[in-house]
Formats: sequence, structure tokens, C-alpha cells
Amino acid sequence: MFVTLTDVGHRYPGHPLLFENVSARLDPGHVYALTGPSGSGKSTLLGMLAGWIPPVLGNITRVGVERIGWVFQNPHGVARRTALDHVALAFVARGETRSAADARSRELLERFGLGRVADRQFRALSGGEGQRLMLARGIAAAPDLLLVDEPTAQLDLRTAASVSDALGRIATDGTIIVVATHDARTRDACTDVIDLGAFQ
Ligand SMILES: Nc1ncnc2c1ncn2[C@@H]1O[C@H](COP(=O)(O)OP(=O)(O)OP(=O)(O)O)[C@@H](O)[C@H]1O
Repeated sequence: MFVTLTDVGHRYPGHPLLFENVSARLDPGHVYALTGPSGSGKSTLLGMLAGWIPPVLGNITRVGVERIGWVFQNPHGVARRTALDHVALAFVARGETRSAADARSRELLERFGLGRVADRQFRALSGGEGQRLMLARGIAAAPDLLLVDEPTAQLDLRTAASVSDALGRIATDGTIIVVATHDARTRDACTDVIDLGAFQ
């Protein structure tokens, strides 16, 4: 399974080229930081990787990528459900029994520094905890391609740092992960960098 970008470029109708000549190969087990100044097209390229936006130039090939997951800027959860429930449901949806799902979820929550708040309702989590929970849920769903859009944009520095550190630990064998970010610490936590600023 992999994704290739070959000389990819994009412009919105009536606007100049946002970026051009982006070529890369994305493989499972890596976490790719997609960086670049505000407006350089990071969210646009995530939409292209998802297949929502066809590139104006070049092409994107997805081989063996069937399931695509997203983690957005703001954590969205069910207010009265526990953190554990949010992750366990992803495992249950993949066919695990509830008790196996709970055990795997607790392990995953530990990895994201959320072991302590596993039984807390979503509405009682802090912003950083909520965002780390969204990443844990994204991984639990085991998509082939996980697209993460500015996971620290709404967070203060310290909370953002906790999310960046968690991102450094999410590389996982069966999933290609791409994280759009302007946060240097998030970028440094990733295994690879694609800088759109270099393709303007
Ligand atoms: N549907 C659209 N039609 C026209 N222009 C658009 C559309 N969507 C985005 N743009 C413009 O394209 C540029 C790139 O937007 P995009 O959101 O991809 O950048 P970004 O790098 O993710 O920015 P930021 O870091 O600020 O989130 C921006 O100038 C934006 O206003």
C-alpha cells in the first residue's frame, strides 16, 4: 500500500498556482508533516490526498488505500460518553468484543498520556486531552490513510506540546499518516517533512 504524488500542482479557478511540482511517495509506518506558510495549500493537499479535490496538474495515485480517516482541528466527541468509549467504539466497529476493545483502548489511551482520564466524560476533558483522544480514536479505526489537519492550532503552547509529543508516537505499521501543521514542534515529532513552501 502506498500513495504517490507526481508533479502535483493546484490552482483554484481564477487564482494563481498555489503550488506545483510536488512529487513524493508516502508509505505506511511514516508520519509526514505537511508544512508551509498560511495559505500555501496544506489543507488543499490533504483534500487531494483524500480524493475530494482533483489536482489541476500532475497526478496522485493511491494503491491499496481503501479506508481514509480524518482528525480535524477541533475535537468533536459525545459530551457524556467516556474517553474510553470513544476509542473502544472504533475497535468494536472492527469486530472486537467489548471487553477486548476496552483492553486495547486502555493501552492506546496510555500511549497518548490519557490513561488517567480514560473513564472521564468527554465534556470534562481539557482541549489537549480532547485532541489527543481524537488522535487515539483515529489510530484505533486503523484506516489505510490518516489525514490530520492542524492538530495544535487551537491550543496554548504547553497543551500543543503534549499533542506534538503524542504525534511522535503514532507511527503505526498499517497506516500512512499525514499531518498538516505550522507548529515547529509538531513538524519535528513527525518522521518526514513535505514543505509546500518549497513548491510555490
Ligand atoms: N474552494 C476554494 N476556492 C478558492 N480559493 C480557495 C478555496 N479553498 C481554499 N482557497 C484558497 O487557497 C489558499 C490555500 O488554502 P489552504 O486552506 O489549502 O491553505 P493552508 O496552507 O491550509 O492555510 P492555513 O495554514 O492558513 O490553514 C488560500 O488562499 C485559500 O483562501
